[in-house]
Amino acid sequence: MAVSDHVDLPTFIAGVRKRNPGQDEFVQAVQEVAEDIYDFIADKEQYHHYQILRRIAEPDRIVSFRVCWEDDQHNIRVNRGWRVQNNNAIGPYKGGIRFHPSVTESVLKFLAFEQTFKNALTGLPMGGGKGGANFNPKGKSDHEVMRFCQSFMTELYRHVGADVDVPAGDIGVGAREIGYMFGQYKRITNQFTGVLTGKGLEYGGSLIRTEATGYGAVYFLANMLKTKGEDLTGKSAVISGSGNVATHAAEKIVQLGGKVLTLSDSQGFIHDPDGITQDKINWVKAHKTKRRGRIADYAAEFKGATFVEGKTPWGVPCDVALPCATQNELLGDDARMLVKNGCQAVAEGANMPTNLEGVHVFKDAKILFAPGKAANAGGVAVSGLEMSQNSERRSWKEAELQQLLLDIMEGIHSSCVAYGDQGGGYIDYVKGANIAGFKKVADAMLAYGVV
Ligand SMILES: NC(=O)C1=CN([C@@H]2O[C@H](COP(=O)(O)OP(=O)(O)OC[C@H]3O[C@@H](n4cnc5c(N)ncnc54)[C@H](O)[C@@H]3O)[C@@H](O)[C@H]2O)C=CC1
Ligand SMILES: O=C(O)CCC(=O)C(=O)O
Repeated sequence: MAVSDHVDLPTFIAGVRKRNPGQDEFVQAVQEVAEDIYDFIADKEQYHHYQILRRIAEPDRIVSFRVCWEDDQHNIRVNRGWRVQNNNAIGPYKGGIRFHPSVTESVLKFLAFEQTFKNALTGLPMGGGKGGANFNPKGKSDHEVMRFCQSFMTELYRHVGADVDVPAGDIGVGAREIGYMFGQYKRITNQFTGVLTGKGLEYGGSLIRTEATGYGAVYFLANMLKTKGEDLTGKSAVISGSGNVATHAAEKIVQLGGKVLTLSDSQGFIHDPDGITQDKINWVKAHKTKRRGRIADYAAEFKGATFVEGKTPWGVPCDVALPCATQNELLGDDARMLVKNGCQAVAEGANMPTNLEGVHVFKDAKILFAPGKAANAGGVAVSGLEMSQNSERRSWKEAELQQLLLDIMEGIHSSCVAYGDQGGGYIDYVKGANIAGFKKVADAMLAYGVV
């Protein structure tokens, strides 16, 4: 037996921490998964012998590169870009690109690790990857963003491809940035292939990709509520973020009869006790994606709403909560406050928005709690469908895609129940998602032997 076989959980985590110094987000993500996987593999010798968890927690490769560009004042600017290719056991690497000043290798490694399990849960053949740069698109002109994206792709193009690694959007990367990057890839390679998803409909994008993450998260939430004989009608919802995921989650909550009370950005949150209606959501979408403004402006635009500076919205009493902004935005005390105020269900639209302490609070309280890798998988699922459409050189109809999204989210919910049912009516969705995602990737890795 190899020396490192069967180390206990604390020793395993200590090893991850030692091998990844200063990478707290990555260690956090691995720990959350390992806590569940350790129980699951306790009596499964093969997974130990082949060091499956240890191997998934070591990215296949990480590419780091200089991104040099010229701003509108002709200053030369230098940023750092990365692509983390975590695991391609079940399909080409797949996962978004994030442009935000907080991007580090640790953040991208945690995101690529999570993506590996999430993509497996969708049932589609996609491995896990993530990329990005410490570039802040806020306050930049369209031309500056274009020059940055072109420079980023000038390096990235040699590491990606329709059957190799297919990036998409994430924080700070939406339709505009995908367009600039796809155009540059096409120019350099002289190939029109499905190398990115989230593309515009004119050039190979899929219907409902834009809406899919937020809508999918609400479908997952509705599936959880259904296990208690409930639905979203009349339920109040607290949502963080005001970008792609948050606005589409809000839209679907409203469509299903709920009332959305909050949205936020990194400066604070707005509270609208009258409810954030579809018209108001449309205003937020335009404000964020066209005028590129701040959520604080909502309070000046709509009577009765207030802006609370420097705070997150978790203290506002609600029936359901959807953290849809960024990692570690919902901490232990926030979780305790939500539980105390009677929140019944939390669905993570963002990736790892709840810290480990918060996760434990929700688990201990036994409320319905869906981790991001399950709840926000609708986006990458429709990206997978975009890849299929690109391969066929066809565009599927909206009704078909809507149905597929509903089916995929229901399938993920069922997988979580299958592996997370703790008896007595309690489903540990974190455990269910971790085990179901792990098992698929692990079994593919076993089939390949030691590679
Ligand atoms: N776009 C997609 O399809 C998917 C996104 N996600 C995750 O959802 C989350 C949001 O992504 P998108 O909506 O796509 O990005 P986005 O760029 O459209 O919006 C991000 C939102 O988060 C807010 N934000 C960023 N940093 C913040 C901070 N430190 N504190 C508070 N608010 C902050 C921004 O102001 C903005 O409202 C991220 O965690 C992302 O990884 C997950 C699955 C798919
Ligand atoms: O659609 C994709 O490939 C990216 C989605 C993503 O980045 C995520 O699920 O976090």
